[in-house]
Amino acid sequence: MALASGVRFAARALLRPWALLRGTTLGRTEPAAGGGGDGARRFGSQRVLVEPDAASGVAVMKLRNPPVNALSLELLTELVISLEKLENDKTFRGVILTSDCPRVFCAGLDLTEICGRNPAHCAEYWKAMQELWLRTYLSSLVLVAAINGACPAGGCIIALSCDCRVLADNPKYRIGLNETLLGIIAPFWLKDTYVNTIGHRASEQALQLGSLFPPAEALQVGLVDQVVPEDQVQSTALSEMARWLAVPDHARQLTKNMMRKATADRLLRQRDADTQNFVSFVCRDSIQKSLQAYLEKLRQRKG
Ligand SMILES: CCCCC/C=C\C/C=C\C/C=C/C(=O)SCCNC(=O)CCNC(=O)[C@H](O)C(C)(C)COP(=O)(O)OP(=O)(O)OC[C@H]1O[C@@H](n2cnc3c(N)ncnc32)[C@H](O)[C@@H]1OP(=O)(O)O
Repeated sequence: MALASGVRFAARALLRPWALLRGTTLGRTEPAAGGGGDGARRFGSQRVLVEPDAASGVAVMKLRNPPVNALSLELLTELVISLEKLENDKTFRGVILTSDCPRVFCAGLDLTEICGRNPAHCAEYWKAMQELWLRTYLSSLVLVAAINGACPAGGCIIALSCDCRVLADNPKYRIGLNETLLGIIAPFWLKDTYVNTIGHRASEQALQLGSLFPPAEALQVGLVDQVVPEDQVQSTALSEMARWLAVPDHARQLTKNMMRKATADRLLRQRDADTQNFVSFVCRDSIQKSLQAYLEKLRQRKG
């Protein structure tokens, strides 16, 4: 499914060389764990490990930005590049998105990217977040989220952008858009994605309360599609992938586009305004104070 040329252009303009080169091994391949035949060679970058299996047409894409897969500018950029590489390789039809960090799928925005940062950096950062959402939400590939850890806020939006979600049955692995608890709010396109998944009333309540759902409640509200024992998340994600890949790609892609285009177009039509809204909102003194306090609280938790 071709993204609007504007998005492709934005992606290329965004993917500045330094972001690609800083500590990454983009393009370098290494044998996947356990060897394997042709097409089993890993590739990716420092923060995203891609384990492709050409025989099945399925790749596993692991977030590897310890300790909590916070969405740094580099991680956002590398995720977009890795996804684009798989989309451009017609060998692949599906991607399982999971975490290489223990206990956490993705901790959401890297708050150090917006706390104490200048407006220009916040704008660049938010464009990268928009780009990742557009890439995943509109992807021609089948995306299955194998959620093997905590999945708050920005992590939840990545999972929601996938076609389906499998969550490990661990009460510590909570999922949801908890922005209000940090004193911020989810932008309209996160709200739209939530509403498209769990409905308006459930979203209205969960967004205002900043609800983080434990697995049983996440399943009940429809935020995830399956809850399984932790050691069955990856195998269940593979089985779910097989179910989706049994459908002819073209018909599935056209249907996905029919379901999601209006939501994505709403952001595409006002992408600059959304960026300006984000920057003016997060750069307010009151919001900066709130985010700094939240980060401090996180850091003290270990004390
Ligand atoms: C109208 C205009 C719209 C305006 C829009 C404004 C903003 C955008 C809105 C929405 C988009 C998305 C927003 C977000 O994603 S905000 C971030 C939300 N994330 C969270 O609330 C999660 C916070 N983290 C945790 O709860 C826990 O860390 C964890 C994920 C449950 C893991 O717990 P664990 O005990 O395993 O680890 P620690 O807590 O000890 O953390 C280890 C280490 O990482 C640091 N850290 C954790 N999370 C983040 C983060 N999100 N960003 C940066 N750093 C993070 C933590 O401080 C520790 O650091 P240390 O230095 O102490 O090792």
